[in-house]
Amino acid sequence: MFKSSFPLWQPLALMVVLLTLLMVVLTQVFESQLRQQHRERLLQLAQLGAGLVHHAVQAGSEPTPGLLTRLLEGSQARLQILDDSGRVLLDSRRDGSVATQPVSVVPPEVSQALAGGIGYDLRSEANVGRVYFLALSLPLIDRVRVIRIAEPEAVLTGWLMTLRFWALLIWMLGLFIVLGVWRWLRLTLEMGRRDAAASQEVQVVARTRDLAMLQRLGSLMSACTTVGSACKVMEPIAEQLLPGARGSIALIRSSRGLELVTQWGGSWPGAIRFGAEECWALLKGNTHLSRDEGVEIQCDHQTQPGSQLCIPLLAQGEALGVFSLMFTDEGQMLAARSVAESMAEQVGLALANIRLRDNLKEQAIRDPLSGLFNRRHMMEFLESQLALSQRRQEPLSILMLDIDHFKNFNDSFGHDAGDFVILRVAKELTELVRKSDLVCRYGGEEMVVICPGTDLAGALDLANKLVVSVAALEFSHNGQDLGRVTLSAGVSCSHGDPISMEALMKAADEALYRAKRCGRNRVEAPEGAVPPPLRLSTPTLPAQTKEPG
Ligand SMILES: Nc1nc2c(ncn2[C@@H]2O[C@H](COP(=O)(O)OP(=O)(O)OP(=O)(O)O)[C@@H](O)[C@H]2O)c(=O)[nH]1
Repeated sequence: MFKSSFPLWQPLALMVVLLTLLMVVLTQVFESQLRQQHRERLLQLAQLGAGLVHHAVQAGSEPTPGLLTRLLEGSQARLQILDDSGRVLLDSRRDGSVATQPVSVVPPEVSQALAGGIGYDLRSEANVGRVYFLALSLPLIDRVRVIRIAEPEAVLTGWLMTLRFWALLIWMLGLFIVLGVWRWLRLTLEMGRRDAAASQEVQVVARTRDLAMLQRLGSLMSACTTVGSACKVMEPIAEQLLPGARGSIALIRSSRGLELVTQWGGSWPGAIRFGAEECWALLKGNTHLSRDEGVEIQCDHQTQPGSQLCIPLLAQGEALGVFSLMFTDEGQMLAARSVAESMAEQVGLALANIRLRDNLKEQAIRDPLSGLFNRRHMMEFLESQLALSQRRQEPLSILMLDIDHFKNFNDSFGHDAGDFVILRVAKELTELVRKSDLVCRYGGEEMVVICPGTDLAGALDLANKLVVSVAALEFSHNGQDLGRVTLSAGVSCSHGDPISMEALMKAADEALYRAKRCGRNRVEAPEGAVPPPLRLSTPTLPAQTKEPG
């Protein structure tokens, strides 16, 4: 249940108090105005009365009661004309003169008028209640007259009641409006809060779902052993996490720059291959938005205009590639940024793991000096290939190659130069054999090539090609001319017959031994094998090995 945290009753109470105060003040102002008007009206009546007296005196007579009655028509006031001793000479309520008896007590308003021209008083009168009195002195040539007006306060009270009634009505109307506004405000705020809570809940649900998917992506990717499987895992999750976006991943391929390894959400509107300098994310080392804070800077590998987001795939600070997304509008791109960055982080970590695993695997099976496969891997490979060739009844050949007089070479030029020669010969062998062949360093200056699917004739051909090619190489290291080296090669072959790995190796080793014995720089097959061994016409060592300069 939604509970308001905002104390809405406080502004309501404040508004009611303010409204009440306003009404009280306004009523007071209007009341004082009414009283003022009432007094002015009585004063006007008194002045009119004074005018009547004045005219009558000028005409040598006194005003008649009839005149006074006409003057007071429509009002409840009573008008009296008094002499300076307070005796009533004329009264609008009485017909004819009334001034018979002298007055014992002069009313206060009359005393005030005689003293200062005008006087007021408010007092209770028998049978009438509170009466308002106003007296005005009228000095004539030989005497003074006082015009006195009396009016029951009930007249004014009636007006005040009417005023208070209207004030109360307006106050109640105001209160009704205030309550209405308060209720409307409360409902609006509650609705706003409910909407905010609902949209927050939707966001939390979406975020939780995204986090769960990112976690799932992370755990699946950590189990991937190849870039291909990592891409397969990522594509469906990317389509769910970043709906409506087209995406791609390009990885850095050492010398060739970057190459697209996967794309999703439709065909990628960007280059398949590009240089690292064409991507702002790789240049900056962090996320790049094609349009950021109103500034449009597009990556060069982007071939179509649009809202593109590029995030470098980093592992231990090293860039592995770039994760790119293309959106139909900028708002979508900005909203997807944080999820895309989390995804790129997971992908970068997974790719770094795959690379690390590949490196470790490579290190375990490679010889560190020559980069060739090591002896252990060679034996495993030979074992599996031999079993396969026997099952398929296919040939398999082994070439055992040894650099001639390598001890002399080392002695003459040093071990560094010897290492260099081993490395260069390894490269030459690797370049000349088929992709299905395996070149290994068997030990020291001895190398083995395993050729699945190659018969003896083919193996001899290949061995000859290798021996001739190496003999043609001219070595120079650290500015020193090293001359040339030659190889001796022994070849053995299985034609699918049940020969053991050791026997095959031994046969190649014996053939190599024979090649050494027969003068080196040559290829020998096992004894009795056809075709016969070849004698090569390339120069022999160490006669052609140059002495260190
Ligand atoms: N520089 C260098 N020399 C090596 C390496 N492995 C083995 N050698 C050297 O290769 C030489 C092999 O000598 P030997 O087995 O007598 O053979 P060889 O001198 O080549 O003579 P033949 O094989 O009979 O032609 C030794 O002096 C080893 O020290 C290596 O990794 N680097």
